[in-house]
Amino acid sequence: MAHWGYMTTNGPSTWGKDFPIANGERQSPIDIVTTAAEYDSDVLGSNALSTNYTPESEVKLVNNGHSIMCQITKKGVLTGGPLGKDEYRLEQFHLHWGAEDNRGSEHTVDGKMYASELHLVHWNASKYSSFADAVQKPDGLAVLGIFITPGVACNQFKVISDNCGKLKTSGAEMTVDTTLDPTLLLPSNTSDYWTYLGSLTTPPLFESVTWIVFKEPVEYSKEQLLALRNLVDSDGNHMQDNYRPPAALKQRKVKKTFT
Ligand SMILES: CC[C@H](CNC(=O)c1ccc(S(N)(=O)=O)cc1)c1ccc2[nH]ccc2c1
Ligand SMILES: [Zn+2]
Repeated sequence: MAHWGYMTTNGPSTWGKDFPIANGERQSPIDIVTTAAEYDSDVLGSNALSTNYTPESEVKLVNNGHSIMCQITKKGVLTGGPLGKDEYRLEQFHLHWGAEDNRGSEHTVDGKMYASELHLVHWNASKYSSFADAVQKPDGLAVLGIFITPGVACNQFKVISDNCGKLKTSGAEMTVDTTLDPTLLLPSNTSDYWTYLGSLTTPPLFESVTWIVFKEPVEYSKEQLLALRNLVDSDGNHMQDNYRPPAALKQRKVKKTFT
């Protein structure tokens, strides 16, 4: 099996061959049609979404061939909102981006694509014993989606963007001796978001993700975005346009926490 990727020969339009769930009922990403999203006060009212992350004392970065990923070692928890009382543990975060600022996010908002999208990946530690155990369960994972737009530099992201040059090739790993607080990667407004039931956006495309996509984008500088585009993927090409285009909404409703 030719390894999946984002080129014409192995990109999203070919994934259905090896991963038939690509045409499933709850695939991600989606285009968020803001007027069709349903305001759901109890998602907001009863228990607001809450994060309780412990800052990483060192930063473990991996170029996994299709993104740059930061492996989390501390016990960070996400709960509330659509997750109810279940506690989801932060496992890793990674990004998707374009070759240019006009594209790169996976979710779109009324057809608008952002320059990049940051994903904080969590697994349901209230119900399952590990990420690997949770990754195929319908309520196994929760991913926070944060839109990235060009602007001022994001200080907390510097530890990643400043080290992309040392993670050029696929499989490269490094540990940076500095702290990182995942809370500081979130937008200032974490009350306003869309949420829906979806999937992993890369093979194996498991339909196990409760998506929470924040309305407010976060700014990264041009240099920080350029650093991502200089990474090299598992085929030795520049790692760019590593985003899956929106999948069909099918019988799903998107909920929103704001009017
Ligand atoms: C099953 C897939 C998984 C590797 N992939 C992921 O973890 C992953 C996570 C988030 C997203 S996104 N873009 O939707 O946020 C996409 C993929 C994976 C692969 C091999 C494994 N062996 C043991 C556990 C395990 C997990
Ligand atoms: Zn992702």
